[in-house]
Amino acid sequence: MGSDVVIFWFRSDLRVGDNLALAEACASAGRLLPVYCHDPAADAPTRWGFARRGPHRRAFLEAALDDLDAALRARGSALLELHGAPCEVLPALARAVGTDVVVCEAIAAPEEEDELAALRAAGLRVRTVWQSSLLDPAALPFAPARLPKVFTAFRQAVESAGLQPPAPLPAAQTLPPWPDLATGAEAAHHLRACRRSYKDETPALPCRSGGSRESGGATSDADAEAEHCIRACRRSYKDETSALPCRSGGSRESGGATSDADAEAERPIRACRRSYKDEASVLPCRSGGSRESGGATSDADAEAEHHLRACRRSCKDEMSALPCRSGGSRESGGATSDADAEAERPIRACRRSYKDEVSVFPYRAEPASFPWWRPDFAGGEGAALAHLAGYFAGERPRHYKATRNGLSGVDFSSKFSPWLAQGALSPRRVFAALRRHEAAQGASEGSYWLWFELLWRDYFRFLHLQHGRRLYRARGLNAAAPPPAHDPAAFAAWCEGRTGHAFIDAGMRELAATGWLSNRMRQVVASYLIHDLGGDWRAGAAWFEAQLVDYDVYSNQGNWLYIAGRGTDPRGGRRFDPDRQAATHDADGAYRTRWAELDRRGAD
Ligand SMILES: Cc1cc2nc3c(=O)[nH]c(=O)nc-3n(C[C@H](O)[C@H](O)[C@H](O)COP(=O)(O)OP(=O)(O)OC[C@H]3O[C@@H](n4cnc5c(N)ncnc54)[C@H](O)[C@@H]3O)c2cc1C
Repeated sequence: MGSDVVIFWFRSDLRVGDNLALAEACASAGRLLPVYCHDPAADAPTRWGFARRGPHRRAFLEAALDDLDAALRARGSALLELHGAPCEVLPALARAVGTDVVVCEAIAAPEEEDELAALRAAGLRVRTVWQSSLLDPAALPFAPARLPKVFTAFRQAVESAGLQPPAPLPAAQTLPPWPDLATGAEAAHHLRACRRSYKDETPALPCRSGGSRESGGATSDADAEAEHCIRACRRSYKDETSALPCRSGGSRESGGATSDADAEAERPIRACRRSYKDEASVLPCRSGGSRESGGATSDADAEAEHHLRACRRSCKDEMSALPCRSGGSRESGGATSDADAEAERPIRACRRSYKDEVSVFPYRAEPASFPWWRPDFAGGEGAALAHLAGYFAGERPRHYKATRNGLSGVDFSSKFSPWLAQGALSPRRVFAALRRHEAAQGASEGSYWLWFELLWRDYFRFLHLQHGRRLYRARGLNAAAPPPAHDPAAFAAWCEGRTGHAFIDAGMRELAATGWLSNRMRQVVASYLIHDLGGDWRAGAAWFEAQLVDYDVYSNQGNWLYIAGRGTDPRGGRRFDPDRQAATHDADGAYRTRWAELDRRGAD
């Protein structure tokens, strides 16, 4: 196409530092347009009867996008947030800015690869850069196709080869400017296409009055209304300037509202902002103080009550928007009619879970292991780097191996995973900080074990390079395994934390309430679903995907397969005896008591 414009598509790499893909995009771009796509599929219902992404991760993501936008602005750029499937909005945007080049990070999971295939089929030249692992796959002492079946063999091969990760890249001081926005008939045509993509998203957004997917071609009235909503909804995602390429050919320098229409648009904008804020206030601790603040004052109580009402509304709206029947999910295959018939039960369970989440609100003084509603645990590179520095400045790494199996608290493990999962933090930055810590304070068993765990993370990534889609089959890699069974009632009880086993129920309630679960509890509850309840590991993986603030496609799939005995490990599945686990890791019952209390209060 001969243009020097490059679209940089942020995926799970929401950072400016150590972002190899971004650096490569900048190297070839005269003008760079950084974008993020809010794909409605991310919030679509799964075949298991609940929305694919819950409010924890959504709010954590919003914080990361704000942070990323600020970091880009500090470098002379900004983030454009698009609403729609990437295969729809990116081609429309590319036409609007006169390019066909998109650069992004590579993600070796089936849906993410399908996204790229769809973009290429739409005529875009998509360049991908692999960057999410600590180790460079090309530097491994074996081809990815010959990845050892067992983690220990992988680790030993890496260690005996003396393999070290590359040093992290510093963040660029400046970024190429945004492209000029084309005007004229041709551009107007593309801009409309881009707007339509926004409009399609509108029904899922708080200002619902725009068109709907079903409504077909837009009339001019509908277009006008859509435009109204589009502006509002774009801005509700923080900042009107971020949507500018789709704005009548204006430039992002052109500032705020200038016309009557713009002034009129302010009203729904404010409404939308409120809706999103309210949704964010699902969070137990957003407003009424933090767990350090102790008992709420009466002012805080009043504010809390306000937020609680708002958050109930949001949850209700959210649930009422869920068809909960047929949408996509990570694994292949749609719901059977039996599953459809049974769907109501998990839906009810899911609703209750959302209600429980709301009911967490009065528990804001309770400790949470990853209180992502606090500024120091917020999504984004800023909080991630501050956390990284704080973690390695103290004694925690030294004690990591001894404490990592803890169940509650912010300190028992590193808590890097949510930032790693959204890409606000790169594993190479973690590793560099680890080495600096060892240089300053000496290596320890704890510091070694952090490297060990980061290798687990890499292992599941390389497993995807090796096996790809086969990891998503019901039998996984184990052709001899029986097909998994699914009992919707038992599954719903597991999701809700009502299995009757106090330790399991405590874990499941913590997960739904906070979006976090320790590694130990993840293992125990996953094992319980698979080996004690005889449930379908894919349903469990989907529930974790919905709930976990640190959901990561590779680590989630890999760990579930491992526990189910459907991965590469020839030793078969892993059953964790829940009684023994409770006796070992919750000997005084404090963990069970805490979450049982939530259960009692939630039932009131
Ligand atoms: C069923 C199940 C599902 C899981 N789903 C996810 C997921 O969606 N996202 C996710 O990041 N982790 C997942 N894990 C792995 C692990 O539980 C979390 O990475 C860990 O609890 C995060 O806490 P932390 O950052 O404090 O970890 P730490 O114990 O401090 O470990 C440091 C880092 O090492 C990596 N790591 C540690 N344990 C594992 C592991 N078992 N597998 C892969 N990487 C690991 C993580 O990146 C982690 O941040 C899952 C584990 C199980 C058993």
